[in-house]
Amino acid sequence: MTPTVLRSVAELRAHVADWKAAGATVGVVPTMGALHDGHLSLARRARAACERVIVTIFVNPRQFNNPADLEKYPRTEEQDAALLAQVGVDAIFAPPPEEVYPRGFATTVSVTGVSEPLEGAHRPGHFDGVATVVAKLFGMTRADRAFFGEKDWQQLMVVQRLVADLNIPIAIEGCPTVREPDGLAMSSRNIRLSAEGRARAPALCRAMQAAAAAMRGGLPVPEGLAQARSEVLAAGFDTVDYLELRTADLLLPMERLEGEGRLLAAATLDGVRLIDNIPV
Ligand SMILES: Nc1ncnc2c1ncn2[C@@H]1O[C@H](COP(=O)(O)OP(=O)(O)OP(=O)(O)O)[C@@H](O)[C@H]1O
Ligand SMILES: CC(C)(CO)[C@@H](O)C(=O)[O-]
Ligand code: BAL
Repeated sequence: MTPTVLRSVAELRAHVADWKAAGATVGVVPTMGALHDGHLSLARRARAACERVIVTIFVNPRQFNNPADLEKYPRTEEQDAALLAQVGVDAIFAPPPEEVYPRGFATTVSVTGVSEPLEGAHRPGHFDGVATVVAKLFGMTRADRAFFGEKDWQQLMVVQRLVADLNIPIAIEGCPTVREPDGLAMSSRNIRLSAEGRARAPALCRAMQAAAAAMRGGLPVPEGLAQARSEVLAAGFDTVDYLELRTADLLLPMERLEGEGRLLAAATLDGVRLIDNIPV
């Protein structure tokens, strides 16, 4: 089935109104396109859980703190549509920026606390952009359920906070990170790695796995983190923005392993910034 491509909020609303009038449950998968198997796993989850599925493709300018990153962000809409047809999604909502942010747009949704460390500290304004567009996508689609990847763990925590705080009637489902056979977390930005960079990239998740195992075995947390950081740099990464153990839900610093922890990292290789996280 070929998904219907919707460009305007009015068209989207009309489709959703018909579906809801027929009693269908609606799922939404927000993306920025350049789809890979990670995104498709979310679309499949949505397909299995909901009667109608919308995948949104919108490279949201408000969440890019770095103009070069926005400029270079891969855009592959035709290929994306073909992949989504295979999954059998009902509609693709791919609006132009002026449809999402028309003249006079003046609102920012800002989640404090959980959005502040890690990505928030390294990409100023990023989560305001994410929270604003996600709140809008939820309002525009009126979806019953939304599907997000655990690969962007902090984003998932921010979105959960957002819907709880604003009483948005939508269920948020986190879906496991899909990895390449060598362990690298799939990401649209991976295609910007050189062949050599691509070969080195799995060192990030390997160092994280090794540190998690060592800390579970009793190595003090600061030593485990320092060890992982040196391994990542030794593997040829240029910088490590952060590599930290945090509480899984509130993302508070964790000095020792007790309760549910999350090891989260961002590091740059070949000028490409990669992120990853695992439970500890
Ligand atoms: N490897 C993955 N496994 C599971 N979900 C993923 C994966 N990669 C991305 N997602 C999820 O897909 C959704 C859309 O993400 P996005 O379009 O930013 O893709 P991306 O590959 O993360 O790109 P980026 O290069 O911006 O990190 C988010 O909910 C994200 O967490
Ligand atoms: C959720 C999202 C689609 C909002 O633009 C984006 O941050 C992403 O792709 O993860
Ligand atoms: N994957 C989260 C979106 C971003 O990197 O801007």
